[in-house]
Amino acid sequence: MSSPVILALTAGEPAGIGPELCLQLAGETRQPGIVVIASKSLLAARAKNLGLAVELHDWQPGQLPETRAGHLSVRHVDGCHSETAGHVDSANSQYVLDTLTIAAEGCLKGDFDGMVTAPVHKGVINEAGIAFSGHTEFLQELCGVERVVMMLATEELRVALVTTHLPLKDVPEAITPERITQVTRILSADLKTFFGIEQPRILVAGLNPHAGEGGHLGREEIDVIEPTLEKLRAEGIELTGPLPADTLFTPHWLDNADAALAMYHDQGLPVLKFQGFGRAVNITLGLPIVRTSVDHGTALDLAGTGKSDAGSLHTAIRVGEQMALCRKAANAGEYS
Ligand SMILES: NC(=O)c1ccc[n+]([C@@H]2O[C@H](COP(=O)([O-])OP(=O)(O)OC[C@H]3O[C@@H](n4cnc5c(N)ncnc54)[C@H](O)[C@@H]3O)[C@@H](O)[C@H]2O)c1
Ligand SMILES: N[C@H](C(=O)O)[C@H](O)COP(=O)(O)O
Repeated sequence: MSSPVILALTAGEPAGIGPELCLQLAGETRQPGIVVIASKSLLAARAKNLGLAVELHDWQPGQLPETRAGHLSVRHVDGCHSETAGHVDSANSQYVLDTLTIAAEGCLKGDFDGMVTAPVHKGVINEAGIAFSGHTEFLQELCGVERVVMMLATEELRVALVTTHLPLKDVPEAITPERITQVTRILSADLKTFFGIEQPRILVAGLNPHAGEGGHLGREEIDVIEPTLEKLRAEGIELTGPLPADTLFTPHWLDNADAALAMYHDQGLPVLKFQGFGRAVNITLGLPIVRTSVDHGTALDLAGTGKSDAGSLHTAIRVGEQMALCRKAANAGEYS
């Protein structure tokens, strides 16, 4: 029998809902094994505030994590200076990044089969003087890979992005043949590896209104996107587009596709979140490790109330486990 999957779960921004979502998991027995990467005293304080009876156990590499209801394995991380729900403190920023580094390095070393992330607050990390645009870019750099892909998914819809956390004014310049090529190849390959889709069918959005209206509303489709898609089709990747983004997300196209590729964050993610906010997963494709995340942010307005919904965290864990099993199977095949 293969060894059980162990996922690292980073608790995210201390003032946000991440710590309590981690504690909520301990309410019932769970599969796979979860190790929360966080300050133990932060978790204990939040559990006390919420009246949750959770016994926290120190975890060491090589140990099987607790799966019993009422128990949670924790890899303690120092440096959490303030623990008040709803009030961010930039002094916690290095601690937050340390939790990500510990989880990712644990995955690279084989202590964990994947990592799941609760939300961080990008603004407060930057206020500490640390340039940070998101987990996606942070993990890309930490893992030393040239390109990764952000994809959010529900049971019904997958939306991947050519560009991620960029100011809108910088997007057109970032839509290059090289970036489109790298992103599309990663998306197509990982849909095969992790989602069992033999020949992924990908819809590609244009950048401009009406996909440029034949060049009258912008030329990126004619000059950059279409010629790049043509080369990728010659590699055997099944691509439709560039399509006007406003009608791409309709059943006419989506019913015969496996994923949509949007050119920028707010072209694709509002559609996905309108369709499935609270039960979607955010996946980083193209990494040497498995990483999934919740679809929501720190929800400072809800932190400490115990009213946050753990639906997306459950999806992130379930998809993270499936991806970890696919990777284990692929590795076993490679070396057998
Ligand atoms: N994975 C991540 O790390 C991640 C993802 C998105 C946003 N963020 C960060 O979160 C911060 C706040 O972002 P925002 O306000 O745009 O989005 P948000 O998702 O935190 O909040 C949007 C709304 O959804 C509600 N909400 C969010 N999660 C919920 C849950 N689990 N249960 C019930 N209601 C929930 C909030 O109360 C709020 O009303 C920003 O700094 C942003 O960068 C982080
Ligand atoms: N773009 C994501 C979303 O809207 O859900 C979110 O900001 C998280 O991104 P990272 O996983 O890169 O932190």
